[in-house]
Amino acid sequence: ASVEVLGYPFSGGQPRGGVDEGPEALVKAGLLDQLSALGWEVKFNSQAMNDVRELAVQEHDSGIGKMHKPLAVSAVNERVAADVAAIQERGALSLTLGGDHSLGMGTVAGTKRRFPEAALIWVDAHADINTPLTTDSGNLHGCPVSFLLGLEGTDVPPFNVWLQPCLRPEDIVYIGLRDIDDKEKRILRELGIKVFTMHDVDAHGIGRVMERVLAHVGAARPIHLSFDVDALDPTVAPSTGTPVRGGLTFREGHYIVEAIAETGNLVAVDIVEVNPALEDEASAAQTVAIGCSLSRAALGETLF
Ligand SMILES: CN[C@](CCCC[B-](O)(O)O)(CCN1CCCCC1)C(=O)O
Ligand SMILES: [Mn+2]
Ligand SMILES: [Mn+2]
Ligand SMILES: [Mn+2]
Repeated sequence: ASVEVLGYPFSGGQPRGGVDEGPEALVKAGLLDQLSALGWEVKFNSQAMNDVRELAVQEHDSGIGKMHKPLAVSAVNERVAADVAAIQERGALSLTLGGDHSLGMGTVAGTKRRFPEAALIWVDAHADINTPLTTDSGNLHGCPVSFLLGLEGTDVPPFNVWLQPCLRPEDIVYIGLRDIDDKEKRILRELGIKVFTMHDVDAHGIGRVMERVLAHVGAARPIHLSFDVDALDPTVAPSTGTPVRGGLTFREGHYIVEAIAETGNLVAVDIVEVNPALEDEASAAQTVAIGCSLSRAALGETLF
């Protein structure tokens, strides 16, 4: 079985430098060899990595409402969607290394082109479902899900040139939420989106939560997993742009991925928001190592 790895050095969805160094740090930590050691045929698309560095630089990139760097986010994600869809057309699993979570706009759009019935499991401290009208920050890493759903205010150029709404509210399940803006809460409730917050993890335990997640998803659907490392507790994954206390333990995070891998239905994985430049060396290395271990777990590495 083959996995094609995309590394996107992109930080345009949020203001903090360093998250663009995530892909290189993960590769330098030996991720590709680690995946080969699991028996996967591994391809790394270095051309895409270099192309995105250029796509990330757009002239006069401001001033569409409150959105920051809309042209860069759109241009990069248009390319991401094409790359991911092409990988899945080839029958390979796509592993996307970020880079910030605005990349989810492109990865999920790409998966949906090949698997329209795919389910999306979004592991994150945040819902990332702000629209251009509801966002306070203007940071588009807080908005990818609203664009995928086609919510009010997302049908704007240049996004609507390449992105059509492709996600239904019942397609997505969240795990790990603990920092949701009020307007996002309203959207989640109005759309009846399935949410497992940290409160639910505490109440039921991760095993039961995953039973419910996978029951909601159903046993026969392709699964796209989008994992924001800030879903983990900041003591576990410290080097990330928007840390929120009270997150998933190391094992809870890995159990989520292991349970999804066990279904055999995984078609795409995003590992995003690793920012090696934010903390001291040891914390950065720890966060990168967790990005690698989550990736291995997604590709079937088991404890026994
Ligand atoms: C919760 N929404 C935030 C964070 C988005 C995080 C994106 B992710 O990819 O890391 O998950 C935060 C907005 N708050 C910032 C602080 C003041 C209150 C609003 C936003 O900027 O939209
Ligand atoms: Mn996120
Ligand atoms: Mn987050
Ligand atoms: Mn972030």
